[in-house]
Amino acid sequence: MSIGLDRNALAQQLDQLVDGLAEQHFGLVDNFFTGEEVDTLLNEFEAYQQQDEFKKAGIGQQDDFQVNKKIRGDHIRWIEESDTHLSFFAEKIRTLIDFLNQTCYLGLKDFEAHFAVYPEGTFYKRHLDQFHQDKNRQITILCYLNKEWTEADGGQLRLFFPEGENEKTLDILPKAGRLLIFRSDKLEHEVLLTHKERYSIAGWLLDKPKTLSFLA
Ligand SMILES: O=C(O)CCC(=O)C(=O)O
Ligand SMILES: [Fe+2]
Repeated sequence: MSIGLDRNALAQQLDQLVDGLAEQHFGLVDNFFTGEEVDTLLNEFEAYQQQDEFKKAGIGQQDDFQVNKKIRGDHIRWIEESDTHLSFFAEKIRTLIDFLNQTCYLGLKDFEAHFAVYPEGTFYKRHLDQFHQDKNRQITILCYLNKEWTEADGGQLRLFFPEGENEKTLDILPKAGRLLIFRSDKLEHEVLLTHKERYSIAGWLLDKPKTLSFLA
């Protein structure tokens, strides 16, 4: 019974995400991850931090890769198939992939994702997520894990929308359980200066399986 109800709630959230993507270039739902799931993700986060598994995030790929704290200040830890505690996360993201493929004919094959922590006083300057040479990243997904986050804490995700000669912006708080999706090749965004340690999972839905990304 409760699984039936959960499925129904998930179906509604998936509809809401796709409607948003179609109508306003991004989809947002709250409570995509339950309080319990957020706690599990935060526990894993803490365990990886204790094991010193986080690395300073860089920009660019392979030969182009560089760490530049004037551009981004987060530390990341990639999620791997062997992270069995996180199989519920992978399962939900695969449900999202199947739904996007059925409703938007996207032909998504896989995803990659990493935990990210932005220490107090860090940010990520305006950028697009798709690389120039590699179009594998199609859809960006952001899962936020911060309980009791307010405007005063900063760290909003700012989205930029072109409007003729001008542009419009929208700021989104990184609240626990919230999921945001948008086109990785289209929507420029930045993480504003955070005044508190900020936790999230950033991921990308891919055009080709990860293992075939050398074909790009
Ligand atoms: O955490 C966020 O809100 C956005 C992170 C981001 O833009 C990225 O990792 O590419
Ligand atoms: Fe990004």
